[in-house]
Amino acid sequence: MNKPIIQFKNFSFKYDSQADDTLKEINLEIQQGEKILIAGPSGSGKSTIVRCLNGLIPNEDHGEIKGTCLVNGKDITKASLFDLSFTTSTILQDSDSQFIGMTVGEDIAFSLENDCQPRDKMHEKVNKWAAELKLANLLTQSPQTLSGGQKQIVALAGVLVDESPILLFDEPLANLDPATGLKTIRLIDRIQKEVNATVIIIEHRIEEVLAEHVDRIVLVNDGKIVADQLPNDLLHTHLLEKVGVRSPLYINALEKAGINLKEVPELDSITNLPVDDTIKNRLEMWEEKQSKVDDKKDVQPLLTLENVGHRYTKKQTHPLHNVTATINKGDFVSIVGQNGAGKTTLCRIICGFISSEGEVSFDGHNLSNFSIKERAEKIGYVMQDPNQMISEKMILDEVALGLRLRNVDEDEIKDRVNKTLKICGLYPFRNWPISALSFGQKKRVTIAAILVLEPDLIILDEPTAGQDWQTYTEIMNFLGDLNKQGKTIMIVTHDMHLMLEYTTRSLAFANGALIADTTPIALLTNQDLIKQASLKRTSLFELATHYNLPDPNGFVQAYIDSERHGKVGVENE
Ligand SMILES: Nc1ncnc2c1ncn2[C@@H]1O[C@H](COP(=O)(O)OP(=O)(O)OP(=O)(O)O)[C@@H](O)[C@H]1O
Ligand SMILES: Nc1ncnc2c1ncn2[C@@H]1O[C@H](COP(=O)(O)OP(=O)(O)OP(=O)(O)O)[C@@H](O)[C@H]1O
Repeated sequence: MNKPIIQFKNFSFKYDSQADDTLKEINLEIQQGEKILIAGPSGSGKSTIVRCLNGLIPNEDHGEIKGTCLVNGKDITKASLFDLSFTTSTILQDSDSQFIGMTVGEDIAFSLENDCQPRDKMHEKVNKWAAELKLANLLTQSPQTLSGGQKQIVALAGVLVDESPILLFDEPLANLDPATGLKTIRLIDRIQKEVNATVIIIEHRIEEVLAEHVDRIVLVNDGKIVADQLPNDLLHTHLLEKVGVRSPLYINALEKAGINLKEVPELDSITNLPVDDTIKNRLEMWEEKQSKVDDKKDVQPLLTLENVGHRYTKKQTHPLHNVTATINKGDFVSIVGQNGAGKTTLCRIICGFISSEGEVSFDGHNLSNFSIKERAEKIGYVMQDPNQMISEKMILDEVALGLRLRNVDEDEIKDRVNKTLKICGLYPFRNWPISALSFGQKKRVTIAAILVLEPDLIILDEPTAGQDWQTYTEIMNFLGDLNKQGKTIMIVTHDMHLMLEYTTRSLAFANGALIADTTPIALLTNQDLIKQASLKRTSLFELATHYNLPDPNGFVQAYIDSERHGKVGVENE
């Protein structure tokens, strides 16, 4: 390590539209070549820190600054966005707002064009990164028509191509399928080492980021830095959970089995855990004690798909084809699979937003006879990108909109909206303008706006992407309660733990085809399906394998069952 490339000194920032400071007395030094993970609950100020480093604050987002922030020696209050563009490259959390080019290729080349690089060099670099990130066949497609995960990978290419000394990644994994997420973390690690870049990653998916070495974790809560520690040191505390950030699953499993974390010297990777019989025995004993959850229910069909498919353009090879499946009343289904496999396309078909081959029926009625409004009464859809759903300025009005359109009595609206806002953790913000919310908070507003209508079938496209653990748990428990009351729920997700813990059935997609319709645990025990659908086993499985437990899948199942029972395991101080 040589010299600090980033220095915050007694730094506070207040957005003009806010009454209080969003960042409070930040003191942080980052050395050139360091790799830092910034974690913290939703709305804690993580993206605001990143916006200071890339000059959006104070150049675009105006407000009051106290103290100093130096980026590569430049005071951010004196540097223009252009000045800082040579030092920092950012993947924004909301990759949609980042696209400038008409095609994916133009978009990736944008920063090079800005730096006036010669054309052949530009082509060479774009092609190199497109090949590396498997984007070559998307180069002529418009960025706006990409799937959520494809957009994120294009944004990643745009940052990597630039080769800036500081690389900022604001939730780079949020929309990536599990296998691509892991590859991305490896790629970021490789780039950092190759060019000695300073890398800052903001992520809720801490466990995935820790798959590669991280120098420090900076934990932010309520605008303050509450920890700045080596990952291993931080994982030995309970600080992550205290502020509402999920610690790695395998660590939770060790604790549930009554293992004192203080007696485990290295916790930041499963391979470093001591291979020791006491831990193995504890894990086995704990597994034996868990009782099974019985998911058997009466089966009554609700949504039937027969040979469903869609093609956006004539030239396109089928993004979705020949999907046949029946969703039953009371099902809690996860829709999983590789980026671009057609999951969102399926949701759009069910909601009637796009045409479909084959037939879709709901409760025995052909859905093509229903208007979009009629479908919306039965099927609620929460889109992946909150910005595509929001139409009101104020939070309360956005959540009340659907009820108002249905002429519900204002007193009842107030009750239902407030109840839903509480469940979604938005009640304290109810009178705020939506423009003053963080991305994660905006996403919750769109979930609230659908939940408040209580449709029979609720489809959520990655509802927990970018959410902190506390909100994630609240949202999922709420959906679980709705499901127990008989609502049918379908969730598109890349979160394998969510799939296992909350859903009882999984539809897996790869290359536009439905390749499996089975239980979550059966899906994750089939190596072929895992590979085809770009999935990943959870760290519980790796933990069980590391300790040579006789039935790793049984161990995963026991853990999931114990969480479903809501049992709290043995806790250590
Ligand atoms: N442009 C803005 N104007 C006013 N307030 C804002 C603006 N952007 C963010 N805020 C406020 O600052 C706080 C921190 O937001 P920030 O986006 O930094 O959070 P975050 O930790 O990145 O959250 P998340 O994990 O949900 O993305 C939020 O409470 C939000 O209301
Ligand atoms: N409007 C569109 N025009 C052309 N192609 C599109 C359009 N929307 C989606 N596609 C393409 O259809 C394919 C399936 O996209 P879809 O959004 O359904 O994938 P997905 O499984 O939801 O992916 P992700 O996990 O990344 O969100 C992708 O290759 C995508 O590029």
